[in-house]
Amino acid sequence: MPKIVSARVIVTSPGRNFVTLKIACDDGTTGVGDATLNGRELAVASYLADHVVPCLIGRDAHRIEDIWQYLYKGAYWRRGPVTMAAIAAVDMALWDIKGKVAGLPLYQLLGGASRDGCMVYGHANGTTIAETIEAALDYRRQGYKAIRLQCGVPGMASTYGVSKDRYFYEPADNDLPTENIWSTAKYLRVVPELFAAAREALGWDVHLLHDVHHRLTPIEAARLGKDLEPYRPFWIEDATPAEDQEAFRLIRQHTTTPLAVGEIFSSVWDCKTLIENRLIDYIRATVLHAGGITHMRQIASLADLYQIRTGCHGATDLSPVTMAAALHLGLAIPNFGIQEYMRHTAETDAVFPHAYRFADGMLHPGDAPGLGVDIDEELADSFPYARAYLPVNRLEDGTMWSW
Ligand SMILES: O=C(O)[C@@H](O)[C@@H](O)[C@H](O)[C@H](O)CO
Ligand SMILES: [Mg+2]
Repeated sequence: MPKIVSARVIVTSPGRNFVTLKIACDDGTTGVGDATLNGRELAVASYLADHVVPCLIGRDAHRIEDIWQYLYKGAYWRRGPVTMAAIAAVDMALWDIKGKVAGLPLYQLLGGASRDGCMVYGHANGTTIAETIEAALDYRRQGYKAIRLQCGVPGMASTYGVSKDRYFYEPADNDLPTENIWSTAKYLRVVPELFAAAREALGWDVHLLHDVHHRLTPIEAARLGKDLEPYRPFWIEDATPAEDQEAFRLIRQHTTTPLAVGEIFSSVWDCKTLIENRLIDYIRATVLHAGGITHMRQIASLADLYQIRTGCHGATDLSPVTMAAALHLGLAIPNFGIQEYMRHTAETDAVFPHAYRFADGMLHPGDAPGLGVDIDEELADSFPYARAYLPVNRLEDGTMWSW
């Protein structure tokens, strides 16, 4: 059995910060796991290096479930984004090792392929509706079957999801939080116009998505859901702050627009009420933020009982290691819905060589043993950490709001 002999926490910043755990075994097998928590990276790096790695040395790398339970129950202070990202990194690395030892791509160990590939969605955005539509048409030309639409709001200097660079979106843009001003009234007027223009330009055989990004109250989210019904969105995401699970009951009473939530969830306990009451249609929890492949598979299985599908988060602040793990899981589970795919920069792709490939609107994880991704440690060490924060939002009167 492969015994863990070392584990290195690698903090690198090829254009943005990533935290990666690389575990090595006595037989020379290595595995990688993503531990990136955007804006709080060093907290997870320390949690791993100072509190988790000492407990891993000498353990049987094949005992994934036992190590998961040891790190979860043994911490005493359970759950939360830092703890669960650290556990996720260990879990991903151990599944990577198991696949390499077996000589199989991870999806084969998870039950084999349930589909030909994982449908992904691109990210059309622009400061105006016209610019956003233009970007969406470009994604269509690239073969995407699903496209997220985010556009600027007249009268607001900036808003979530609108990038200075048309195809690479990185919100963590400053070594102290950028302060944005937010107006719900102005926003609620624009989004229906955006979707009307998008259906006019793109037609109906493309899925259109939108990320509300936690910024509406439940009744405002219900209003938006109703206003968008004529345009049949694939989903509206994070319609209201997700910890208020009961709020989704109110939204559900007013609209049939599908609801997606969960990228900030760190365990099944964050979404159990939402799932068991069918208050959502897609669960967006991720391998990285929700405790790894082991726990994400548990969440997906619970969701499957209630005809809820996965729609895992896949922004640039989740490294190619998480993307690879998400694709292996997404290929195998019965209730895969869609996978978010924000392309990484060339610098990031060079640090994390990977087997997954895009074709015909889908990503496939490839058939390399394990996760099919690695980290080039020498190249990674050439990109030093640079503190970066996500923005914050204030209302026009200065009240702190969700970003
Ligand atoms: O759906 C999404 O991709 C967004 O919610 C993310 O861009 C999110 O803002 C970032 O991952 C935060 O770090
Ligand atoms: Mg989101």
